Amino acid sequence: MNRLAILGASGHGKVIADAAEQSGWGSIVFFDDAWPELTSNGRWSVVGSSAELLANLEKYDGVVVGIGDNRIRCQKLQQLGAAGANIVSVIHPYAAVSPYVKLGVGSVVFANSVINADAVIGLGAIINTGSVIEHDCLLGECAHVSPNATLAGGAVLGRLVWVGANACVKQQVSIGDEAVVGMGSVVLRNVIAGQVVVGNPAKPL
Ligand SMILES: CC(=O)SCCNC(=O)CCNC(=O)[C@H](O)C(C)(C)COP(=O)(O)OP(=O)(O)OC[C@H]1O[C@@H](n2cnc3c(N)ncnc32)[C@H](O)[C@@H]1OP(=O)(O)O
Repeated sequence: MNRLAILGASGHGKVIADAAEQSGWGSIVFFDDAWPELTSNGRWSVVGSSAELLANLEKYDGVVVGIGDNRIRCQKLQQLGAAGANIVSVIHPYAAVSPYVKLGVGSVVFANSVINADAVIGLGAIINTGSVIEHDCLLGECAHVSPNATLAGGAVLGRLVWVGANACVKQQVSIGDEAVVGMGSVVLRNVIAGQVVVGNPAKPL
């Protein structure tokens, strides 16, 4: 039976577990530093802390990080990669991912999302439920595109960018590293690194 370990027993982790189960992983367990007090995440068991995972990597065919915070997810992926973990991506069977997409390892792609041809997704990205990543988009490492957000063709997200639920980014627009786009925003112009923008049209908060 193929065995998947998920670091981070969060709600986000639960959605990864569900997608992983539906895409064929046979055994799925969580690791979280709240163990041993925390013993389950939904229907899945929490079996150890991050230290236990690092000490037992050879027992798992794949490892993925279920932490929504972009910066922490990135740090954990780097730590696991350096320790020799086989970091995998999880793609829900109802996601539509073009074969002409480059998907970075450790990314998760949830139900009803679409990633179109020639998009390039950095490692550890979250392509959340129902989001649309149009053709030729470029996403830096550990970016998060929240539920139902849309990136029009050729949009560029830097590393650690968070695009909130139901936001839209115009074609060819660039969003700098670590910037945040608030829920429901309509981004028409480039956003500089670290900036938080909200509204329609999106303006700095
Ligand atoms: C599966 C999942 O759940 S994935 C997660 C999905 N979640 C999201 O997409 C959430 C994205 N986060 C947001 O949109 C947040 O509101 C942020 C990051 C933009 C701002 O958060 P905070 O810094 O905590 O802002 P805060 O709530 O204090 O609001 C500050 C002001 O901005 C306004 N504001 C906050 N978010 C938005 C928004 N999305 N659009 C318009 N205005 C907004 C508030 O009304 C408030 O205005 P006021 O000062 O006039 O009262």
